[in-house]
Amino acid sequence: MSKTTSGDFTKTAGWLDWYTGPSQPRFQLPAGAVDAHCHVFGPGAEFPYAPERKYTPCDASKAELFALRDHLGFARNVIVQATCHGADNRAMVDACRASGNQARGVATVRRSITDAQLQELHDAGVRGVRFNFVKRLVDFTPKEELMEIAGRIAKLGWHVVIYFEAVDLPELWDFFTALPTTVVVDHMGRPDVSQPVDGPEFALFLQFMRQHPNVWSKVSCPERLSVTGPKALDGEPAAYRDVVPFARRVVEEFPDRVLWGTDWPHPNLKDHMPDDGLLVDFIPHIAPTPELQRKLLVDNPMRLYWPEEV
Ligand SMILES: O=C(O)c1cc(C(=O)O)oc(=O)c1
Repeated sequence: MSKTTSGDFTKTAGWLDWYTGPSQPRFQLPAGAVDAHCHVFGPGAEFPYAPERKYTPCDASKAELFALRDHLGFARNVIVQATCHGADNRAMVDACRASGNQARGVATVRRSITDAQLQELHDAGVRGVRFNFVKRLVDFTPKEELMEIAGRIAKLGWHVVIYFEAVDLPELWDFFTALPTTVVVDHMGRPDVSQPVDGPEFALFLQFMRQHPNVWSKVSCPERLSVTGPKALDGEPAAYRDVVPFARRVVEEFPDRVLWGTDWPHPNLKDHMPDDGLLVDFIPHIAPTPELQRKLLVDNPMRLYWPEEV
């Protein structure tokens, strides 16, 4: 049955709902594993979607996120502000507050935010801001405004999460490398995985990480990056094989600067919705040893989001 969008909202035409009844992963996550990239959507009746949004999703509540966390075997979440909520962080903040210190947040803020409001976000568990350069998701924000925000949040010990397409990295390079904080790249900077892993496009991304020790990467979203699959559906134990060489290269070269997340509820997928249990089974293909798995899923996210517990 199709999922709903509550309140005065209608889902974007062709919207794919998140997968109901995900399988039990075969891969057992290490104790204390963090799902370091996921979202909540609304519910729209309680937390309305932003007027400037580029899509209207089905609702995906905090209760549903926490149920998925428990089912898959994660201990904690990092909830990233989704663009359909603009700079209205209430749904994400509400989820962080309700988590009992088991969730941290990454917010979207405008330069008009006050220091008191930043402190309020911090108290709720927010530890980063997201700068989005994917044109189908957001309108352009001037770089000087973003740099001003980065300077302010640096003082709180927060980091900047950046989302961009691989083809745009050359143009954004100078801005990214001038950021004064830890910088976390969403989804490996969206490589075109039909190109060779040793090709010039991915080489530039690896060089970006190599030259800048403050840059981290989420090795997430194979379901979004894959061209040839196979899909994480119908019990497939080795899904998205075309993405594996890219993610594995990043994990093996930068084991202390990688994060992994489900990306649930997977906004804007066009082809299929993955079974999140099978998505977890992708992890040992890109982080083949227990040590790499522990760094990716526990040590790294804990150092970035719960440093007081490390
Ligand atoms: O590629 C996307 O469509 C996408 C969108 C969002 C968002 O709308 O925030 O977040 C993601 O991580 C990925």
